[in-house]
Amino acid sequence: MSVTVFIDGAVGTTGIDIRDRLAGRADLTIVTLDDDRRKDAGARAEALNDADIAILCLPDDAAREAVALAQGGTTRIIDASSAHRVADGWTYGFPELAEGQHQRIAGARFVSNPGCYPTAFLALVAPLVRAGLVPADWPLTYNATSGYSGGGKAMIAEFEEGGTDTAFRIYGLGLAHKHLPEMRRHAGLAYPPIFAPAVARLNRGMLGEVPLPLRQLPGAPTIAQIEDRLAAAYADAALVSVATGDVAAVRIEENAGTDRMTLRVCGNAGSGHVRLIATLDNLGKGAGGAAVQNLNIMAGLDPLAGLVL
Ligand SMILES: NC(=O)C1=CN([C@@H]2O[C@H](COP(=O)(O)OP(=O)(O)OC[C@H]3O[C@@H](n4cnc5c(N)ncnc54)[C@H](OP(=O)(O)O)[C@@H]3O)[C@@H](O)[C@H]2O)C=CC1
Ligand SMILES: CC(=O)N[C@@H](CCC(=O)OP(=O)(O)O)C(=O)O
Repeated sequence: MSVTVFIDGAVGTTGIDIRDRLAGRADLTIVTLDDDRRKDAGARAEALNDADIAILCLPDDAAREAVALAQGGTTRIIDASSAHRVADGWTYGFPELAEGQHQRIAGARFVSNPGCYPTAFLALVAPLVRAGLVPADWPLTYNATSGYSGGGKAMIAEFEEGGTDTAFRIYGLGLAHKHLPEMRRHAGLAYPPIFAPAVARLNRGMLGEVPLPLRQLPGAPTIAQIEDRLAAAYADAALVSVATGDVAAVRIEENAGTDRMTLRVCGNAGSGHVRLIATLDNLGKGAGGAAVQNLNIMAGLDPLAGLVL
């Protein structure tokens, strides 16, 4: 039996990506609204409540509005926005993050898709905090660079239509980025990390890194212990892997155009300094790929259907 999926916000960056991914899937019936009705609350309420599963590809306020429109019904919702990532009653849509998370997503009505930056941070840090290798109150920093599609239609236009000629810029300089609560909560940290986001002149791709001074950590873990913990955490994950061996450089484009995320532990045994590094596509495992993975899991389908491995 076909599962009816309504994409709310189907002409935005994430919405177009998800619609393209789902086109041609025989196990799904995709519903979108025409341009003249896509912001009409009545038409959206009808489509939302008629669907088995709705995927919200909207700004936060419009996502909250969509949830209110569907509140009395039974439609299951995947929200790609940041509106519900630490909200009560919502399941965090990162199946590889912790044991049992896949099953929780499978049974949930409301699933919040992770942010692109938190996806990399949490993949690197959560298993280490859980294992006690990094204390929950450790003062972490997180440096990450995104492709400009991470800023949606407006930032794509800025970079592609001459609004900026920069190659690379840092931002979030008020140190209050909207992803901080999500990173703190789902990593099990007492405090959010110091987060240094940046955007570069490429459409899609993301590279995030967390530096760690191992000798100052309690128990002074070795590089191998950190790498082994991450490898064990993702041993059964098809989309998340730990690459081993020395590399001279890591490129932000490494996983662009795929739904994979690659983790690395690059370190110097002499100094005990390591850089935990993750690469992904901000629109892949960072958004649309994760949404399709959650949809597959919620609908009881092959979890990897339609994903780019
Ligand atoms: N881009 C990325 O890499 C990622 C994005 N996200 C999140 O996904 C969500 C969508 O982002 P993105 O696709 O980049 O943003 P875009 O700005 O590209 O698209 C948002 C879409 O929502 C539409 N919209 C706005 N208000 C309403 C409304 N009231 N009813 C119906 N449609 C509405 C917009 O319409 P209009 O076209 O008229 O402006 C637009 O088409 C955001 O919450 C974003 O933070 C999450 C992870 C990564
Ligand atoms: C480059 C850029 O601007 N990126 C966006 C985050 C993209 C993302 O993950 O958005 P959501 O949290 O809404 O899912 C930002 O920093 O706000």
